[in-house]
Amino acid sequence: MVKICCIGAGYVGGPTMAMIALKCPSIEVAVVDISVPRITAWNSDQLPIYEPGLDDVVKQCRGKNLFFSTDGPWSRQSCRFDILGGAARMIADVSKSDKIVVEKSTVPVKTAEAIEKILTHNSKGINFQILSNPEFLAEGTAIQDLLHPDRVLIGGRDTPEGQKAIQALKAVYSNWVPEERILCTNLWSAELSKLAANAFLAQRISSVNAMSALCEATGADVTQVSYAVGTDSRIGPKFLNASVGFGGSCFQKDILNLVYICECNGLPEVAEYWKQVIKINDYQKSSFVNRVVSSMFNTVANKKIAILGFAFKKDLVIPRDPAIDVCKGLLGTRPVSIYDPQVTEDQIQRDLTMNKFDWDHPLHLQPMSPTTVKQVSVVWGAYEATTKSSCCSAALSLVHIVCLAFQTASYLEGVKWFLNDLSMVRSHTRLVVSTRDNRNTQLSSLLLWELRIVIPVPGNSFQMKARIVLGNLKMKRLQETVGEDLNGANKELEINPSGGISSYWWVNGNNIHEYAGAEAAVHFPFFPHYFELDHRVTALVQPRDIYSVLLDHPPRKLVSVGPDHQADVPEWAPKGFSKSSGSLDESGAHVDDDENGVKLVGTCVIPRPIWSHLHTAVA
Ligand SMILES: NC(=O)c1ccc[n+]([C@@H]2O[C@H](COP(=O)([O-])OP(=O)(O)OC[C@H]3O[C@@H](n4cnc5c(N)ncnc54)[C@H](O)[C@@H]3O)[C@@H](O)[C@H]2O)c1
Ligand SMILES: O=c1ccn([C@@H]2O[C@H](COP(=O)(O)OP(=O)(O)O[C@H]3O[C@H](CO)[C@@H](O)[C@H](O)[C@H]3O)[C@@H](O)[C@H]2O)c(=O)[nH]1
Repeated sequence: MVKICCIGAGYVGGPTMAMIALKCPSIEVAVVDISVPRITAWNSDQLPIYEPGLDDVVKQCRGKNLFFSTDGPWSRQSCRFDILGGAARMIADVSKSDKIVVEKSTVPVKTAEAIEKILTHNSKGINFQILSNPEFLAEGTAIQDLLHPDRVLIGGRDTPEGQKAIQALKAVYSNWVPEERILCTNLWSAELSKLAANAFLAQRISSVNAMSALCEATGADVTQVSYAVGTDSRIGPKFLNASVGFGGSCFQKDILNLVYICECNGLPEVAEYWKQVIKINDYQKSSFVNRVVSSMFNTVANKKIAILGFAFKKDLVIPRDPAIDVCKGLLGTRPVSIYDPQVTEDQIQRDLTMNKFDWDHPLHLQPMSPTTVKQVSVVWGAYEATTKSSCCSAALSLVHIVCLAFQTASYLEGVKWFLNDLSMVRSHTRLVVSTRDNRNTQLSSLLLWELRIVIPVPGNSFQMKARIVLGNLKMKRLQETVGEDLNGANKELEINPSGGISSYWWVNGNNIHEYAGAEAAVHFPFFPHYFELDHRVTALVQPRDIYSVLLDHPPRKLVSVGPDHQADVPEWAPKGFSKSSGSLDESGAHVDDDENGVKLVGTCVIPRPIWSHLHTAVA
């Protein structure tokens, strides 16, 4: 019987192994992890991650040919080693017969070579074949991506043993993936293809986001531009949605990885090219922060900001960028209330207090008790987020609602609920729509909501009835004034996709009209005479100041590179293993070898270029 053991029951390990178990009933699949809570959750009804369809797949196989466990040699030692090096050593320790070791994580190019080195140094005569089989699933669509992958990539050595190993893994996927979608390459092409795919996807987003800045400056509509561009069959329509910037656990780290590989291979121009994708992403996030502040007439006194939506994508409980960066940007200004129906308070506080990228570390490496960010209150309802403190504060207080992500169905429910109840709000309320991802078809058929706001300006009070249509990310407010100054007049305000109020015109009646398109933008400020320009924010933060620090101070996730940081894998054998005889003295066998383990910590797995060869070539 073929057996597969997967080390790491995370976002990739859990779903991919569950899919293999489902599609290959004759294969026994064990998923192991050092995290007891995570494994406990995998064995319970409350799985540690939420992915549509995952529950069903797990329930069908768990206990039959799919097992989750914490059993492993690591339970006798803390996880002090570099994770991949440690895992490789552990495999060498426990293996009693030939093994195929599959690298599924996204890794720097030539990591497989380093793993191979560790394994062969400690092989006890066992033959190990290393394959690279990067995963391309996206969070939120993991099961569909695993069921119908665009491609499965398998990289291996170009030797008879290497090719045999590739065929063995191919046979597993052939149970449900069409043959022509299984691509076989050499080891390094597979490793690099993963980084390249993510870099290309992120580059498209940065391109359209850069274009959105130009659209704003020129009066073009970025959704129309990206649609027009995407209809070119050579370009294609996917991943062309302008947003507040890409988030998630992979794009940024993988591009930084690519940048770092380029730099260490002496390709600074290429490195600079890919860095630009991240710089534009940072620019996009900080532009949004600036836009929020400037839409408050550059004054933040007596204002409270409510953030609706924190997760980076539909249905996810994971926040990560861009919400974290935007909140951090806004936190510098005012108290912030955050509401997200999916993300817990603990998670939000943890993410806001952690250093950038710490949230990508396994839970056991994250700070245990993050300090609460004092200005942030995490609340259980959109209504509470937007009204609580402002209602009892001064008349000129202003709730500024920042809708970070119109992406989750339940989140939209939250917004709808909030808008229905907004008739209670007695304060100046402004709504800034910031980002959307109109890949979500639900967005194109959004409901019409109505809200009524009473604006209590002495001698000039009036009610505003606003109707909001979110269809294809267009938003409208129909304003019906009943105050003496504006009596009988009806106005329609359009809030453009980037959050600013771009057009303003009079209409006859209360009907909602579909977005008429290219009317000249008047850039009329929203009720300017009702707001005092009390404390102007004179120096708005520049994009680079806030977010690009990571380019100057590489995040912890990066491994040092250069001649001084190369993998120096010490020769290692379990205590009791006699190198001269090549045999294992069972009585003394011991997997715990801290001294050599410590030597592996922080070492780099990317081999440096052989400069002497280069010099010779040049000469
Ligand atoms: N999340 C995604 O959507 C996605 C998609 C494709 C590829 N990837 C890549 O896959 C890799 C894993 O990502 P993930 O999202 O599954 O991460 P994750 O943090 O969800 O899971 C990693 C798991 O490994 C466990 N672990 C850590 N050290 C261990 C050790 N020494 N022994 C046993 N278990 C250990 C952790 O406890 C955790 O449960 C990354 O390289 C990532 O870039 C992720
Ligand atoms: O047109 C678009 C598409 C996406 N995004 C944003 O980009 C980020 C990432 O989205 P997505 O790629 O759907 O999610 P991830 O789960 O990060 O998946 C990416 O990263 C994974 C980890 O490497 C890969 O396996 C996947 O193939 C790759 O899509 C999110 O913040 C989206 O809002 C946009 O701003 N505009």
